[in-house]
Amino acid sequence: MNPIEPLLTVKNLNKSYGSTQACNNISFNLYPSQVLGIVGESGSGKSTLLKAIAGVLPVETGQITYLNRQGKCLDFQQISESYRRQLMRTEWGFVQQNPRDGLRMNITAGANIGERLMDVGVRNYGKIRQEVAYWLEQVEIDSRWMDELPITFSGGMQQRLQIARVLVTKPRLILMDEPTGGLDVSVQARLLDLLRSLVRNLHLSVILVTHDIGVVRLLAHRLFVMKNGKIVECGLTDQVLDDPQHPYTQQLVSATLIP
Ligand SMILES: Nc1ncnc2c1ncn2[C@@H]1O[C@H](COP(=O)(O)OP(=O)(O)OP(=O)(O)O)[C@@H](O)[C@H]1O
Repeated sequence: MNPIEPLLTVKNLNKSYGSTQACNNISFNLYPSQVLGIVGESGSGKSTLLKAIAGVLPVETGQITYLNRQGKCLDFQQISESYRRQLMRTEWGFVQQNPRDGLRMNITAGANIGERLMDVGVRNYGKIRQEVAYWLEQVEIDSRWMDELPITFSGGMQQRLQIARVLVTKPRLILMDEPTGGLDVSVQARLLDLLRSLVRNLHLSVILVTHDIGVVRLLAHRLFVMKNGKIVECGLTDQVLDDPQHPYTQQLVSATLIP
């Protein structure tokens, strides 16, 4: 039997801004259906790492390889920009912290989801409406909102709409940057429950960046702790959080225990 191959491999990734080394020699594998949480204080390099993986930021050195739907291993430094963009529309998804960055606010909720389907070649209007209604239902938005502008939605609804927009093309890998940041605590809890069931039911592979230990405890199978651009601790989420070895992780965990 062949061992399971990683979906994504990051090797010795480095990224600096001037003299600030935001990502310092980062290496890891992400396996299919796995949720990898990345935690760390503000400025530890989490968002830079996510953007570098997504190809939004150029990296200085290092290698990112991805096993595509056809089972081909792609070196991200070698693929064309247009193919990278195509992958981002089809096999990958990016859920931004601020849903306004991930949505188009001047077109309807239905069009926000539908245009992603059109991007991948779906042309039948009836089929698009049907898919839009399905994905709105998946993220607990009543389909009567389909023809409304997202600007009229609450923050929690906008975030759920962004998630529906990402999921409609059935991506295999989702990058999430603080998906529950900026939301009220009760809205956060509902969104987390929703994300947890979507991740399980759709067997998604996810890289989840957050500063919130509660979020990773609920969603992530594995956890990295970042400090000053480096991974200082990694392991199974419960193991890392229940028995932190690095003083920085101990500090992060104990800070969340203070009521
Ligand atoms: N565009 C930029 N230009 C210069 N320095 C930057 C830029 N973006 C990030 N940095 C610096 O790189 C380091 C890592 O920042 P990054 O945003 O990746 O951290 P983070 O852990 O995601 O923080 P946050 O949780 O606040 O988003 C920080 O020292 C930050 O000041």
